[in-house]
Amino acid sequence: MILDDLTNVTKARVARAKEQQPLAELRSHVEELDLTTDFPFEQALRQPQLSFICEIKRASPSKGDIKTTIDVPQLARDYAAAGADAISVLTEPDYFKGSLADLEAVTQTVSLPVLRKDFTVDPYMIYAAKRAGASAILLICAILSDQELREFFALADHLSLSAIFEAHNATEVQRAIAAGARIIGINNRNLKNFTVNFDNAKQLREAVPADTLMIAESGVKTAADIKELSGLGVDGVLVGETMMLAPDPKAKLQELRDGEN
Ligand SMILES: O=C(O)c1ccccc1NCC(=O)[C@H](O)[C@H](O)COP(=O)(O)O
Repeated sequence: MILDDLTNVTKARVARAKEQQPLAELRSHVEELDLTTDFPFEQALRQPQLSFICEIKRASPSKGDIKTTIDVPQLARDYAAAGADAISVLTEPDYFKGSLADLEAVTQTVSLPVLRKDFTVDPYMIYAAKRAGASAILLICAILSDQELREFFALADHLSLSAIFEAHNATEVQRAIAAGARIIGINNRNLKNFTVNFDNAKQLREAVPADTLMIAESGVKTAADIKELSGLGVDGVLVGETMMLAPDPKAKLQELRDGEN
């Protein structure tokens, strides 16, 4: 399955990164940063209206190349001007053609909270996210043990990073809750066959406690999609390909927002 491949290539990449810069060295740089923030990513989700997390994603396993030649700082400015509440950056290089440099380009250009969207399999990646200026990381329940979920979340918290626990089914939602999740992302993309079905978010809505922030991920294309998802009472939506391919991000985001009303 694709998640196994992504996990394996990511572990190998982290091992190579540690040869270039050992964990102790990276950690000491990070510990010099101001680690007290007010979790701006969570704040962006805690507002009465639906929050939009616009994603920078050059390519993906399901779609292949989406838009590989992009001016990342300009796109970040476009998303900010369009009214995005947060930005997600795919940093995985092998399947998504992303990088930490993309993430840094965003955090250095706009003041919006930024999610490092990657296949977190090692604490090293959490330190690297913090050093690059991220406000949040992704913890995918399907690739992490219960102990890893708890340990990685504790580290993220220590570094003042929010964590999105990504779940695809009720068991994963329960595991996220047991690990203390404050944000749960329901991915509507089936990672075995890449089909997208909002029924996933619908069926799991009740399983997510009212005091836990919930994000619906993947497959958002139209105002009608937003109407359907906002009707579930989700706090935020993560929109990738649609925003990447929009000739006018501001007009597209407005069109989507209109679906909420
Ligand atoms: O997008 C994929 O093909 C994919 C495949 C395997 C694991 C993760 C994948 N995508 C990561 C994401 O979660 C999406 O980029 C994100 O939810 C936005 O999705 P979309 O709006 O459909 O681009």
